[in-house]
Amino acid sequence: MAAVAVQSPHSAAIPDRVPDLNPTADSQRVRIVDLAAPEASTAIEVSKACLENGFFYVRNHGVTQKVLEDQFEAGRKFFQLDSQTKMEIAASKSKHLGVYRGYTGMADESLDRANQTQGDTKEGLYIGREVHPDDDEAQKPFHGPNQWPSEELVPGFRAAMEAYQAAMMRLAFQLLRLLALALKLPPEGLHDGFDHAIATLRPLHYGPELSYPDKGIYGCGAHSDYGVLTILATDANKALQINTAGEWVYVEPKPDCFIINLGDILQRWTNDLFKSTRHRVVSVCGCDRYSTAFFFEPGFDTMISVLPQCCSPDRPAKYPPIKFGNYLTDKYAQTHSSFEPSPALA
Ligand SMILES: O=C(O)CCC(=O)C(=O)O
Ligand SMILES: [Fe+2]
Repeated sequence: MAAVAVQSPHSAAIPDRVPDLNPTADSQRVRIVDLAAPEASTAIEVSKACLENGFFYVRNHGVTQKVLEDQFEAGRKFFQLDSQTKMEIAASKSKHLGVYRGYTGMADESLDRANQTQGDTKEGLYIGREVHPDDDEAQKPFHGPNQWPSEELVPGFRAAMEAYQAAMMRLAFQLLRLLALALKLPPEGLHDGFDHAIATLRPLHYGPELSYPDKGIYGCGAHSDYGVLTILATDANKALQINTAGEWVYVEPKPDCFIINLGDILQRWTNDLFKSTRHRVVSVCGCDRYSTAFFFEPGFDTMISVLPQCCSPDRPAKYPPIKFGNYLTDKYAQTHSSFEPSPALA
């Protein structure tokens, strides 16, 4: 993660009163996994992290600084556009195609409706795997073309995002191997349902509004992610917290590392052995913050049945098989005010 290079110019402006001083100030409970180490030992570290809280950093991940920074730079330029221009590619406008790609405005999303008094103080852009509208695959919900800002408005935006997306795909498959090894499966033992992975890139911009957990105001409300794993890059502003051992603790940005976390479908797949941990964004810098999440998920038609390796007579399968696409649709509908299931799912 390019902690220094992508720091917001306003980040030095720490307000006098910061909300929520309480959470443990460091992230000692989050392991650092060195991807340059031999795969067998790396898999052991990954397995410990997955059993503990499902969050870990990865170092020596192979994504170049240029690819990472170009992506952040492109995202910043996009979010600087005025709201009306951004709304021209609103995610809600892609619904008729059965996809949900494009811009979501400030407060569109409330990831923790029970505890939030207003929507997340963030805006974002959903970018999925590009599928041509004439392609058979485009008939499936969540599959289709992206909505891009025009090249005149944000030169190089699409190229920067596609280069980053490709780098994320490579890293995600490397992590999938490690997860398989961590489960004592062959290295490609989890790959089957991922030929048509739903892989979504989401640059995010948090406004300078401070979060007040006691008033239900958050950068991003507490939630767990939906898929198998998330690869997160953030700028240097500390804001992400995870709930581990009953406490909210910061996962601090670390230079040269991505933050990885496991999602709900992996927890379900592993019969609750691997943890999908709730996390939230508490904005305390009073400045703009940028992060980019990459959500790596199985294919739409992939059936997720609890892995036999995670069951025993004492620990029978807790969940029936489920088609991933149906599960994902439900999750979006619960958290996005502008999302409606496509006709294909209604
Ligand atoms: O911005 C962050 O640090 C976290 C974002 C996040 O958790 C999400 O988009 O799912
Ligand atoms: Fe998340």
